[in-house]
Amino acid sequence: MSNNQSDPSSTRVSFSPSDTAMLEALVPGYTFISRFVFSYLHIDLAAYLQYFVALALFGASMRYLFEHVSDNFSKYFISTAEMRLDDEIFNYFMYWWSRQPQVKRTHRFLAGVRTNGYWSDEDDSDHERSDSEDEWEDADGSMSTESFDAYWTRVINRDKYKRLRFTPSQGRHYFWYQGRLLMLDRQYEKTTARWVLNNEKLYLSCWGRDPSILHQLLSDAQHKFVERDGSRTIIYRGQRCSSGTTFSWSRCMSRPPRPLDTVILDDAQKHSFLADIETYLEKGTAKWYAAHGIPYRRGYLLSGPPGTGKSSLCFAVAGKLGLKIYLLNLSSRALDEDNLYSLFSELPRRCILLVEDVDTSDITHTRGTSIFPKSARTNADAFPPQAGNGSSPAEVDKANVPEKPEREGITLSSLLNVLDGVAASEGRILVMTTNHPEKLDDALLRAGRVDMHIEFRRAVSEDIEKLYRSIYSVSKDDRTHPSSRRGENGSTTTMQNGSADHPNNPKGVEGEDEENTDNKPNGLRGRQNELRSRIATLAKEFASLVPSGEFSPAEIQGYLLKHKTHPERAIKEVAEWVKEEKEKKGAQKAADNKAKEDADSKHT
Ligand SMILES: Nc1ncnc2c1ncn2[C@@H]1O[C@H](COP(=O)(O)OP(=O)(O)OP(=O)(O)O)[C@@H](O)[C@H]1O
Repeated sequence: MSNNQSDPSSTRVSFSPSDTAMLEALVPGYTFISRFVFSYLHIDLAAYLQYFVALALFGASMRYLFEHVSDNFSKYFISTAEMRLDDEIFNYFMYWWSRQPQVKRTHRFLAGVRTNGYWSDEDDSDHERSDSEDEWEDADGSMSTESFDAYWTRVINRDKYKRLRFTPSQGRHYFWYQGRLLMLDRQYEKTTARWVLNNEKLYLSCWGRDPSILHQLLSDAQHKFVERDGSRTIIYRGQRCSSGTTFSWSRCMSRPPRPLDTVILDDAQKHSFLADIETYLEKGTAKWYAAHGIPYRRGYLLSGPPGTGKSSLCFAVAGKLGLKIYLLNLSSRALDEDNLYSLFSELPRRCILLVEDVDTSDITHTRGTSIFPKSARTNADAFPPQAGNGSSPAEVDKANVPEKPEREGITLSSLLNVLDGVAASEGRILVMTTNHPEKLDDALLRAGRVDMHIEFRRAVSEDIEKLYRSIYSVSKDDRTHPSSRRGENGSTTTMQNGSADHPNNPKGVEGEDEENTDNKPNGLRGRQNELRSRIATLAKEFASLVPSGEFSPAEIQGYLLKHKTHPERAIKEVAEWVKEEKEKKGAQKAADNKAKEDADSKHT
């Protein structure tokens, strides 16, 4: 740069072309701006260049200094907890936050109808709201006399308005907790992955190097969140993390526990399944396994036609024992061996890992003769021991396993390793369900991976009777059963279009005190017994009309639900239903056979 003028304000400073090019590179548009300023304001920017440079340098060094000082200050004088979106603690905190009074006062917030934009966890408070408002009781505990129309208008109007949720907006928020000033910083990270909606983090900070107040707050948030769940069964799903590359368990829903006696199955099978799990979870069992050098794991296979109660049993047992369910979909193409390992390693010590319809993942298919002959085994608890050829079962299994994956995703080899390999996780309960046990590879089913097999059946007469009773019986606590409401004049009423043929109306005693009526011949208990015996008689009649072993419990339940307030009509119309269903099944079978024949003839 050359400056041949002594008075910068009066004369133009000239630059060599290389100087101008350099300035243009540093400050794009410099030439244009300087010409513009010179022609309109008669100020030559070049004359002030040294001041601008000095100012820029000063600004940059001040910024650097500030960042350096603030980094060090944060490092030494501020404690911070980081929470990631794909960790459950994020949910704990957001739930806690949404219940704090400061939320109402904050002027920068994210408004939405979900607690956050990523999880699909249902909003339990909406469930609570809907459960309490859907009650068929009035506030004083008496049966509601509200008509269906009035009830439905109220519910529909309420459901139009999703509950508004307010969470802290991006950036910093200051709030008080137990007399201490804390700071929350919500940050979004940019991601290019299509499947990641947002990748956010929360930073919770307090002054000082002692983070105990943060621990306390987070533990408080966890307690509140867990208390809200009560006895509900929590279900997690293995899915891609917010980072988009790894998998982790995300809470996807919670459900009220299903009573075990609502699952209709051979009692011996049901109780041996439950007893086996209880023994496995018993105090001292883990030590016993360790002392005997046996990996502490247990696996179950539930097999049977669709709709026979496999998932229901698993769900009911989880509810009874308060276990969480972890759902794994083996068919996911994005799931690779590393992800599978990390999912298994993240499993808590006591939980049910549920792999539904394990036969639908082609990696589990048999590569040779299956241990299941064409007709599936019946109620076998244990599986045949492996051939004693001197090789360990694992070695025998691996010998047959193809090394190269033929598809994206996991291979059978990696699945076998996570289930039962050296690095496999301990303490979990594996439950696999299938409609086709004969399709599964023997290696997957050997003892150690599957320790008990329960075969579900289509409903036999005894099951059909139980299903009928379970639909029409009203338990002592079941005050919400729509069929048990009583009209204003004391007559039995049903849902809006129902008839009065429901025999089960133990609550037809509005105004009567249960205590006082119990001992009277016509008291509540007397009438309940009478109704129960009537239902039992009808159940027998119903069971005699439905062919044993032909329909799944789900099919029968579906039919009964169509007549849920008309037990007698269910009996009257069942013969017609059976006929129609048989015809439908016959037509379906004929179509399947034809499709198979066509496919065979194309091959040959
Ligand atoms: N044994 C049973 N006892 C009580 N209810 C049953 C039974 N079997 C099926 N149901 C009812 O049928 C529906 C489907 O049951 P479920 O999902 O447990 O069947 P599944 O055997 O797991 O079916 P799939 O093989 O198709 O997954 C549920 O509503 C459940 O209540």
